[in-house]
Amino acid sequence: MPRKYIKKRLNSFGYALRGMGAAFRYEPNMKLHVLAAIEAIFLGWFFHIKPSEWCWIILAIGLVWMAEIFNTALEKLTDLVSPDYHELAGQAKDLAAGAVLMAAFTALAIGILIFWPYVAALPVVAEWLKNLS
Ligand SMILES: Nc1ncnc2c1ncn2[C@@H]1O[C@H](COP(=O)(O)OP(=O)(O)OP(=O)(O)O)[C@@H](O)[C@H]1O
Repeated sequence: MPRKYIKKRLNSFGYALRGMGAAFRYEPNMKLHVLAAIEAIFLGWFFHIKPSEWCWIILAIGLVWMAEIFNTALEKLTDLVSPDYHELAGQAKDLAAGAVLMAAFTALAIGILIFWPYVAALPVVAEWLKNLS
C-alpha cells in the first residue's frame, strides 16, 4: 500500500478521534450520557450479566453517544449556516435533538429489559414484590 495513502488514513483517524474528544470534553449533554453509561456498566458488573447482555448494553451506549455526536455536529453546522433566527434552523436542531432522545429512550428500554430480572431477584425487591401481590 502506498505510504501516502496510509498517512492520509492515519490522519483521518486522528481527526475523528479529535472530534470524539471534543464532544466528550465540551458537550454538557455528553457528560450526562457518560454518567448513564458508567451506571449501566456498574450494574452489569454488579449483577454479572451474560456476554450477550453486555453486547446490548454496549450497543445502547454506542447508539446514544453516536446520536449525541451527530447532534453536536448538526448544531454547529446550523449555527454556521444560520446564526440568526430561522424557522428551518430551529426545526433542524429540534430534529437532531429528537434523534438523541429517541436513542436515549431505546437505551432505557434495553436497560430495563436486561436489568429488571436481576433487580427483581434481589431478596429485598423479591420480598417487596411478594407483598404487593
Ligand atoms: N438559529 C436558530 N433559529 C431558530 N431556532 C433556533 C436557532 N438556534 C436554536 N434554535 C432553537 O433553540 C433550541 C435550542 O438550541 P441550542 O442551539 O441552544 O441547542 P441546545 O439544545 O441548547 O443544545 P446544547 O445544550 O447541546 O448546546 C433549538 O432546538 C431550536 O428549537
